[in-house]
Amino acid sequence: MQADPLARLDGTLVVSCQAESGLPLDAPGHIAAMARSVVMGGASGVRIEGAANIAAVRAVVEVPVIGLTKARRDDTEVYITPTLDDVASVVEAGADIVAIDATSRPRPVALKAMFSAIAARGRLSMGDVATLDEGRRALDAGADLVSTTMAGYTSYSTDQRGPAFALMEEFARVGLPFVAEGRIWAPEEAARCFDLGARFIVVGGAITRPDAITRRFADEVAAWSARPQLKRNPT
Ligand SMILES: CC(=O)N[C@H](C=O)[C@@H](O)[C@H](O)[C@H](O)COP(=O)(O)O
Repeated sequence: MQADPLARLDGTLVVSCQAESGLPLDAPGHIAAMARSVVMGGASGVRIEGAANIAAVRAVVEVPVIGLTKARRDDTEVYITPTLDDVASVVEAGADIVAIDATSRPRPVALKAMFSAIAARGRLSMGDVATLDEGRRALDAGADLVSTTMAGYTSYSTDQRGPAFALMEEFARVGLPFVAEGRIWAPEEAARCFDLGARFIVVGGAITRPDAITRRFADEVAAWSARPQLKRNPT
């Protein structure tokens, strides 16, 4: 593991380089190329899903790697690094920090056991939460970091548009350190996360999902085209 990854990440930008299964960029070589590109652009760390991708990225960048697995299971809604085997695979692939779902939803392995296993392997842990209470619980259970990652992605935190500023304000009000992650799409939003006290920020889709980035433009173009008063070739 790298010397003190948190000291290298505080006050900086981490970029999540992920591609959903079936997308054209879903291959370790492509993810590694994205990771190299974002480091060239100024990312101080990367967040990577899946052992093969983590290993491929670890081989080509020297910045801290936050690793996770995404494993959908029938017995739980928890899908980010749900089990001890997932922790093992992320650590063995070379991650410096292991991110896990730390929501209060029913889970296959208790939070404390998950964070202890990560610490026993000499890695730092990041608990992805949706609420302040979950953040508190995660820190009590041994998380080194808590992140707003899951805000807007649980049944009790739906319909969030834009970054989870309300949750960040709650963390700030009680003085709990947090990582800002999820739906950060504009540099001004990044600045607001730091104003609210984020240790570091994690940006994903706005940088590394060309399909989603293109869709924003395409939707705007389609809306423009649909306006009857604006003709392309006025006569
Ligand atoms: C909820 C969930 O599963 N989040 C995942 C966590 O690793 C990723 O799909 C997100 O891309 C990541 O959190 C960064 O967020 P955004 O792409 O919105 O900047």
